[in-house]
Amino acid sequence: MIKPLKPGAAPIIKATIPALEAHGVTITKTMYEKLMQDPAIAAMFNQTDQATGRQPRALAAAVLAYAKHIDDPSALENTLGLIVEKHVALSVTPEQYPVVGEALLTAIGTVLGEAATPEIIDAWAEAYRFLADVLISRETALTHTRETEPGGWRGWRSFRVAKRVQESPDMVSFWLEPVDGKPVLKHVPGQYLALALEQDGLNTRRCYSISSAPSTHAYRISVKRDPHGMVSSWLHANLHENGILEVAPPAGQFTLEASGSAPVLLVSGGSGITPFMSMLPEQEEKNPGRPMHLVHTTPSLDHMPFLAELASLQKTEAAPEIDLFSTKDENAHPDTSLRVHEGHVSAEWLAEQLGNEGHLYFCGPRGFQRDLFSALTKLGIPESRLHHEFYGPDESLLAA
Ligand SMILES: NC(=O)C1=CN([C@@H]2O[C@H](COP(=O)(O)OP(=O)(O)OC[C@H]3O[C@@H](n4cnc5c(N)ncnc54)[C@H](OP(=O)(O)O)[C@@H]3O)[C@@H](O)[C@H]2O)C=CC1
Repeated sequence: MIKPLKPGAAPIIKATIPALEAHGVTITKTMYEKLMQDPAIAAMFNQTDQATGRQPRALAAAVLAYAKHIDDPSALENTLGLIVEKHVALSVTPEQYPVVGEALLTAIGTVLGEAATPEIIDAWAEAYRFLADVLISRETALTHTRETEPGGWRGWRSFRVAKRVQESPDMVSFWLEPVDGKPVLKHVPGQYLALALEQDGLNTRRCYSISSAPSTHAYRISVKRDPHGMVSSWLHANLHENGILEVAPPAGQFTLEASGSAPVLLVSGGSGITPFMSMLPEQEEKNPGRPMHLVHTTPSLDHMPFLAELASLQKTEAAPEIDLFSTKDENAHPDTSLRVHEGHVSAEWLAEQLGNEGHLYFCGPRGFQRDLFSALTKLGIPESRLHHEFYGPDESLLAA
C-alpha cells in the first residue's frame, strides 16, 4: 500500500512552479552531472541525449508537469506508463531510486541556493518519495507480468543473431533468437527491445523497435547506421550472424488497439517505419476488416528499406493502402509497384486520408512529427486521435 503524499507538501510544491519554470533545466543538468559519475546509472542513458541537453530538458518538463499536477497525478498517466515501460526494459532497480532522489534534491539546493528553504527541500523529498513509490510498485508488477507470461523472462536474456539482412545501404536487420532455444514472449506490434551492450569498451543500453510480426521464437530489429551514433555504428560493424546480445523482454505502449475498427493511418519518416513493419502484417492477419494506410516519407527510394516486403503485403486480400513520399531523389525510378509521390506530404492531404474517425500514428524524426502534429491540430484534428512514438526522452510535441 503506497503511503499518500503528506498533507502540506502539495501547496509548497506548487509554490515552486515559477522557480522550476526559470531554472528547471539547470537543475536537471546539475542532477545528471552528479548521476553520470555512477557507471551503472550512466549506462542507462544515451550520452548523445545528455550532450544535446534533450534528456535534461525532458526531465525538467516532467518535473514541472508533476508539480502542476501534484493534486492529481493521474492526469500524467500516459507519461507515467511510458516511464514504467522504459524502466522495466532497462532493468532499473528500486535501489537506484534513492540515488536519483538524492541527486535531484542536491541539485535543487545547489541551483536555487538560499531560495531552497528546508521546507521546500522537505516537500520535494516527500513528492519524490511518493512518485518513486508509485513507479516502483508498478515496475515491480510489470516485471512480474513479463516474467510469468508464456515465453517471458526477467532482466537480460542471451540472444543469438540467427540472420543479418542488409535492408538498404544504411539499414541492417538482425533476427534474434534466444540462446536457450526456448520460446519467447510474443510482442505487441509497436513495442521495442532493449539491448545491453557491454563489449569493446561499450557499456550502454539501447532500445530498438521490433520490425517483425509477433512470433514465439524470434524478433527482428532493424538498425539504421547513424554516422555519429556510437551504438548503431558498432552494431553495423561488429554484430554478425551468430553474435550474442543481451536482450530484455519487449516493452512499450505505442500499440494499436488490437480489435479496434477505426481506420488507421501510419505515418513514418526514415527509419521510423520499423514499428509499422510489425503492425501491418499483424493487422492484416488478425483484423483484416480494419482499413490500414501507410504513408512513408523517405529522402530517397534507392535508400528505402522494406520495399519488396511492402510490395508483397500489397498482394494479399486485406492489403493496406501504401503511399510513399520521396523528398530528394526526383530522378530516381525504382523498380516498385507501390504508389510514389515526389516531395513532402502535407497535413491537409493527411487530414483528408484520416477522415472523421481515423487514428494517426507517427514515428520518425522529431521535427517531422512535431510539424505535422502541430499542422494537424490546427486543422482541427483532436489530439486524442494523434499518437506518437519517440526514441529517447519524450519532449512533448506541444512543448518542443
Ligand atoms: N520507435 C521509434 O521511436 C523509432 C524512432 N525512429 C526515429 O525516426 C527518425 C528517423 O530518422 P532517419 O531514418 O534518419 O530519417 P531520414 O532522414 O532517412 O528520413 C526522414 C524523412 O522525413 C522527412 N522530414 C524530416 N523532417 C521533416 C519535417 N519537419 N517535415 C516534413 N518532412 C520531414 C525528410 O525529408 P527531407 O529529405 O526534406 O529531409 C525525409 O524524407 C530518427 O530520429 C529515429 O530516432 C526510428 C525508428 C524507430
